[in-house]
This record gives sequence, structure tokens and C-alpha cells, in this order.
Amino acid sequence: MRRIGTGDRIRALGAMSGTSLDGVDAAVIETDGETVFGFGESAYRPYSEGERDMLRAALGRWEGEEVEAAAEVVETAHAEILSRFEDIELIGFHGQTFAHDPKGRGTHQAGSGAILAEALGLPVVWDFRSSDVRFGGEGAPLAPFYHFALAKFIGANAPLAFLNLGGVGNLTFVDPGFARPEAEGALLAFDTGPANAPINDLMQARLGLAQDEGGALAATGEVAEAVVAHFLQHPHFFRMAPKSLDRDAFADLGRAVSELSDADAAATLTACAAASVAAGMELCPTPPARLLVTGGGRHNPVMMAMIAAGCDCPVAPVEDAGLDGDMMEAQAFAYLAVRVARGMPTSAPGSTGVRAAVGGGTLSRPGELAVALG
Ligand SMILES: Nc1ncnc2c1ncn2[C@@H]1O[C@H](COP(=O)(O)OP(=O)(O)OP(=O)(O)O)[C@@H](O)[C@H]1O
Ligand SMILES: CC(=O)N[C@H]1[C@@H]2OC[C@@H](O2)[C@@H](O)[C@@H]1O[C@H](C)C(=O)O
Repeated sequence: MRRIGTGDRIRALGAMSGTSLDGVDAAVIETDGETVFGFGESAYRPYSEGERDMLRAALGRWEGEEVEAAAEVVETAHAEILSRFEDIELIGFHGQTFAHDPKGRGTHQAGSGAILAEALGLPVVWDFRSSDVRFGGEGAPLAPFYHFALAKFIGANAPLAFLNLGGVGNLTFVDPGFARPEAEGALLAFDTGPANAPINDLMQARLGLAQDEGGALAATGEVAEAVVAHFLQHPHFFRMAPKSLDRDAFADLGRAVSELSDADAAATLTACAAASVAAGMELCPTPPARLLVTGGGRHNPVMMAMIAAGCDCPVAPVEDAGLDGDMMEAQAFAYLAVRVARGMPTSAPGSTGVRAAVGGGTLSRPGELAVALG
């Protein structure tokens, strides 16, 4: 791989397999790890039902047969989708989080970047979160440095916020007036709370469906306000930012709606996701000019309307700013991979609570695994 300097347009490919367990997103961006110059092709590879069951079986586990089998599913799916791209110089591979306990056992993303480097014949940056956790950080969210670059890309001249509605929600406050993302005050980021994961789990358990398409079920239900009020008493909402969450940190929420009808349960879980965003907006150091929403939840009009009702600023999908909300996280790991290759930081006290700006990620080159095993 060539040495990367400021102004070099590297075609980097990023891949993300998120907490909602729907599939793998992959996207190309052109960047030097500082500036985003442009975007390239993208692709999506859904997990089959059988694969998803294997991933679900590994949730909350750190090791063992289930995790090993699931890691193989992750590697195979990634090798398949990533091999479709051409003229790639570097890959950023997030892997699949099964367990996240930054103040305890750590964080673990399944899937080996070394195996992928071998399979694809390309350098792969992976294990993005461990070193942040080692230095006292939450290990998540990591997209904020990319959000900072995007704020510059879209020419923002006032503080704004990005909200990702994946399985879990995360929010990044960006002040584009700063030159670098690691500058104190440039970023404040944190996980807002559960977003789509509890809704998906409900739909799966009660109706055998993967998601509440278009929020159609929630739209016909009534919100159980007492459940939402109780939900907001969770310790997460009393913690300072930065803070992060395990996918199943709110497992009780499923039980809290167990007596409700399908529609009321869907409406209530959707309202909980929106209430966590409203609580998160209160943590922004200054009111952002707008809230740009990325991730699958922006396709749910019921969730979007509830979020807009709880915010004091305009709320819009990132497409309004010319960005791609389905691929932003995959792009983020392409961006972060280039930063890792350049030895630049990928998180800072404002984004993960890490003690000082730190670069996360391991770079594996093709051939290394053969040498290690030989
Ligand atoms: N048309 C839709 N209607 C309702 N919900 C949708 C729709 N499209 C996507 N979603 C929700 O968004 C989820 C996928 O979101 P996304 O791909 O952003 O999550 P992820 O990347 O897996 O999660 P994370 O950001 O937590 O890692 C789906 O599982 C579903 O719950
Ligand atoms: C530990 C982990 O995988 N966290 C994910 C998860 O999914 C959303 C939210 O929780 C966020 O903190 C993070 O992903 C995004 C891509 C991030 O690191 O920015």
C-alpha cells in the first residue's frame, strides 16, 4: 500500500454489520483521512434467516461455539460482498458486535480482518474499538470523526447534530468551526438509547417479521405513556455524555410491553426510541441548527414524526444535505481505516470519553496470516 499524505485521494471501502442484524452495508469513499473528496459505489448483502439466527445465538456472548460459528457467517458474508468492488486500496471492516461492556469485559467485534485481508488480497483495518476502551473510552460511537468531516463536506457553518437510528441510536453534536475533530469542543457524541432493535425483536417474536415496515403497526397503536416514563428512569439517561450502550442494555423494555397489544407495543417502543433522542438533544452544549438523521429508522415515518415533535430544531433525513443515510456507517469505517493507516486519531474525549485522542484499529496485510500460521 502506498504511503498516504494530505490531499491523496484514496479509494477506501468500508463495511458495517450493524446491531439490527439485517445485513452488511459496504461503500466506497475517496478521502485522505481528513477531507472527504467524494463517494463511490455501494452494496448491501442481507443475512439469510438462517444466518441471522446464528448471529442472534451469539448475542451477549464473548466466546464459545456460537460466537465462532457466527464469526464465520460474518467473514463469509463480508468476503462475498467486498469481493464485488474494484480498484480498492484499503478496506475498513467493522465486524459484528455481539457484546459490549466497555467498563467491564471490554468490547468485541466478531470476524477477523486478517482472514479477510487474505481472502481479498487487500490491506484491511479492523478491531477499531479495543484501543479506545483500553484507554478509558466507551469504544463507541466511532462515526463522530466521520460526521465531523461530513459537516465540512456539506459546508455547514453552524453547529449541527447527526442522529443514527440503527439497532441502537447514536447522536453526534458537531461544531464545524473547529479545524480538527479531536479539538476540545468540536464534538460531543453518545448513544441515545435503543432505536430499532426492540421494535425488530417485538416484530420477530410476535409476528415473525423482521421490522415494522414504514411504522405501519406503530401508526395504529396507542403509546403507553407510563411505560415511556418508566423507561426514562433507566440510569443511562442520568449519565453524562459520552456514553455507549450494549444492544440489549434495555432488555426489560420487551417485558414492559409484553401485556400490550401488538400495535400498542410497537407504538410504545417507537415512542421510547424518540424519547431517548429528545433526552439526548438536551445534552448538546448549544442548540444545533438542525438534526440530520441517518440509519434505517429514518425510513419509519412514525418514528421520525415522534422525534420531530420532541426536538426544538428542524429534523430531516441526511439526504436533505445530499448524503446517503443507508451507507453512512459503512463510509465511516472506510474513512476511519484511512486515518488508522495514517496513524491519525479516530476518537477523542468528546466522542467516546477516552482519556486523550487515540487511533484505534489493526492493519492486516495479505500474506501476514500465512506467515503467522507458518
Ligand atoms: N422501511 C422501513 N420501515 C421501518 N423500519 C425500517 C425501514 N427500513 C429500515 N428500518 C429499520 O432500520 C433497521 C436497519 O437500520 P440500520 O441498517 O441503520 O441498522 P444497523 O446498521 O444494523 O444498526 P447500528 O447503527 O445500530 O449498528 C432495520 O432493522 C429496521 O428496524
Ligand atoms: C459497540 C457497537 O458496536 N456500537 C454500535 C451500535 O450501533 C449504533 C451505536 O451502537 C453505536 O455506538 C455503534 O455503532 C456506530 C457505527 C458507531 O460506532 O458510530
